[in-house]
Amino acid sequence: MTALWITLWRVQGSVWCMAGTSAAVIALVGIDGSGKTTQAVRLAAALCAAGITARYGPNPGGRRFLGRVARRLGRPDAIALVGRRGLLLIEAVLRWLAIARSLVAARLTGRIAVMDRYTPCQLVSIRAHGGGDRLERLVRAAYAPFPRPAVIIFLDVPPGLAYDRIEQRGDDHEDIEYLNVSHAAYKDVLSDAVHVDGTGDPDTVAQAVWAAVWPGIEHGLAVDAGQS
Ligand SMILES: Cc1cn([C@H]2C[C@H](O)[C@@H](COP(=O)(O)OP(=O)(O)O)O2)c(=O)[nH]c1=O
Repeated sequence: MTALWITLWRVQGSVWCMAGTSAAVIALVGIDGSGKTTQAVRLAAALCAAGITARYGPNPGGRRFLGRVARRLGRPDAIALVGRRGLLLIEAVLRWLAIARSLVAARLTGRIAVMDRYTPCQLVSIRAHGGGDRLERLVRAAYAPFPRPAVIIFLDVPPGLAYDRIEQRGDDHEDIEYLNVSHAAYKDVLSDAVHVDGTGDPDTVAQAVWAAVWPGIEHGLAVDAGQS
């Protein structure tokens, strides 16, 4: 237990160190099935191909994993195991650790962090699952040290299309009502995101993501080279 607290304290220290820096973070957010993972992996690869070292960071909240654990323990789902608020709290902690790990790893290797989900995703999850204002305030405070991304891309996909994609993916399931509420919550939570239409084929969407990201990267490179 002591070792766990020491580890958390060290990670927290590293994240606080990054908060005041211009750590290059690009975040892709959106409802499940919007294409975040597909596009974040592609973006990291495209940046590397352009000679910009980038690191893909998956930032899951562990909901699927906890669902599997619950079923192994004979419960229908994770909520039946730990309760709705308990699950939101566990998810918030797991995602905090995942984001911190991705940021620290990118920082240590001098890479741009391409984040598959970021802090807004946890706020949306709390709203969509009815976690309440107190939990939202707690999560906002706990996630505040994370650096503001250079670009946040909101992959905008109608909930019905996202639902069909999730069903085709076949490794999980989401209710259409949950996707509808999440979609509305993202629009409410995000103030400075670049909205990218995620309904096209993956190549078209990847081009739109690149067009949204590249000007900021070019500007950052020029600043680093002292040309602006
Ligand atoms: C990006 C994209 C994904 N997909 C498929 C791939 C996946 O099986 C599924 C969901 O994509 P995925 O990238 O897993 O979405 P998220 O990380 O947001 O949950 O949809 C399409 O059919 N078309 C697309 O344009």
